[in-house]
Amino acid sequence: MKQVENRLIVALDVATMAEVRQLVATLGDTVHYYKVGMQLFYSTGMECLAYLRELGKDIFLDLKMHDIPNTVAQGAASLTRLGVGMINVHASGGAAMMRAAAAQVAETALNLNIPRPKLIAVTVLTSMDEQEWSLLRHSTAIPEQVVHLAKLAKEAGLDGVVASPQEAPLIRAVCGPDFAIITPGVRPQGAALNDQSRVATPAAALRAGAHYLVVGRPVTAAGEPRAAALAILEEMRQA
Ligand SMILES: O=C(O)c1cc(=O)[nH]c(=O)n1[C@@H]1O[C@H](COP(=O)(O)O)[C@@H](O)[C@H]1O
Repeated sequence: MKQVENRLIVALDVATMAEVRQLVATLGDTVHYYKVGMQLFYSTGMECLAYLRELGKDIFLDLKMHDIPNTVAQGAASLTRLGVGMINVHASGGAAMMRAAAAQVAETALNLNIPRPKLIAVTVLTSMDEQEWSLLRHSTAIPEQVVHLAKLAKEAGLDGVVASPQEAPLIRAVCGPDFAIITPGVRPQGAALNDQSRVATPAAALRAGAHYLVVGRPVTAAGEPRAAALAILEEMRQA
């Protein structure tokens, strides 16, 4: 199992390179793995990837693709060419879409002779609670749907899923020890929930079987981001 430092992914949900530079400099060697999502990538594009790569940081490019199979597969091929460590799609885009994406990622990496990025499926967003879920008129409860989507993702050849820590034990039981479970919705005791619903503490997320913890605002919006990250890492170590 990897060291805890390699299992904490900090979400760089900011809009400018100035904010990125300041946060990454403040966090220094404490954080090895960063998530670049829509807010940052749509505003800074390749510049933020180049910056993080130059510093030797691992990158999860979180663009949550969701479209017809060919469009997502070609999008995934384009993201593979960027040389990041992890990319993702929405599992609700369907099994055919996920299979097409997995095939394109593998083929593109092979042709370019570069490492294949981990291809991950988002199951049910961690912001979703039962009330909001019921408005979508699914006939299954959230945990069952998460496990179902995780099974579909595994069968389609994906490397893992994004889910809440609350569903991690169920996914682990069904998908086995090698299927990656990435959990946002991580909140240290007493931290603001913001828009997250299905949450757990860093220690609980690890004990539940998460491989990677995605943490944004509890670190990036903290008065002292480095101290906040160190406290989370210490809690992970204890767990
Ligand atoms: O795919 C994701 O990373 C993701 C999936 C999910 O279900 N929930 C979720 O919060 N995320 C991302 O994880 C990060 C969580 O950030 P904080 O709520 O600030 O810790 C954000 O960048 C979200 O976009």
